[in-house]
Amino acid sequence: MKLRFTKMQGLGNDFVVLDGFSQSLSLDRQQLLKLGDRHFGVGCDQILLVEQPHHPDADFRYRIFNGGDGGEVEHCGNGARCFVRFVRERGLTGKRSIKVETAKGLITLEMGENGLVTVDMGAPRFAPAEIPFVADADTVIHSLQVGDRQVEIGVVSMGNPHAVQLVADIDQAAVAQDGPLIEGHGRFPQRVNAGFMQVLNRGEIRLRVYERGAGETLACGTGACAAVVSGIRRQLLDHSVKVHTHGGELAIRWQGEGHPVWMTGPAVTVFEGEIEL
Ligand SMILES: N[C@@H](CCC[C@H](N)C(=O)O)C(=O)O
Repeated sequence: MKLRFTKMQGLGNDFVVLDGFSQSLSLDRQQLLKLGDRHFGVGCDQILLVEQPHHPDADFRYRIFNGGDGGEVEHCGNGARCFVRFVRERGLTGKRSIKVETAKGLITLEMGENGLVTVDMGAPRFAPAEIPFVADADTVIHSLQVGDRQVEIGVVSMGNPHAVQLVADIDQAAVAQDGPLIEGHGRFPQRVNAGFMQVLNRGEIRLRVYERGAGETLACGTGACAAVVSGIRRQLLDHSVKVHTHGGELAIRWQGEGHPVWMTGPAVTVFEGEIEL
């Protein structure tokens, strides 16, 4: 079976995007893993499927799979921006404001005027059951045993689960060692994306994320939203924050509890191709 794909990236978080309007997309896990494989396939952090919606109010259905393990996930921030650019560049819609059906419900994606893409990422959730996270109480900070240490984390659902910890120096953070321990920690029954945040000042952070099902990526959009929200809840950050990642910068805005998180950043088409699966 031959499949046409578009390779895209948002801050170096890279995607294989598949158009389900012009070809059939019934892929099994082996085929997803091959698409994600950097040696034997195309290679990407996530695979994005653009399909006909089931929901009457949606313009598209958008499904996301992690490239490392082929697991389907609920949300992807950098992917959402690439999705918007993809459907507009292919002429699948002329709308600037696009309603998209995801595994966690409807979201609205908006194309900005300056080439950047702004996305309403939805309202974050914190109740342990909604992450899901095993905890005795619904507090802003939880203590988590990681190896032989206790680490203080904030837990946030952006549709997908995040655990955010503060670090003094992002370049020295134990991302490769602690990332997998946190990702697969028994208190996160659906595993978790592990964020490491250095606060530079009230309007700027540096961030690295060890992603569930993908390992450390150059940037994680939902991770940036979760980190900013967690920093605001800890009263360390203002409502508008610049997030520096290894792949570049994102602008994140959040007005507080009950409000959506807005994310602005780039989305770039790299190349198109065809693969035999
Ligand atoms: N890179 C993404 C997040 C992708 C999903 C994540 N690995 C998960 O399993 O939840 C982003 O930009 O948000």
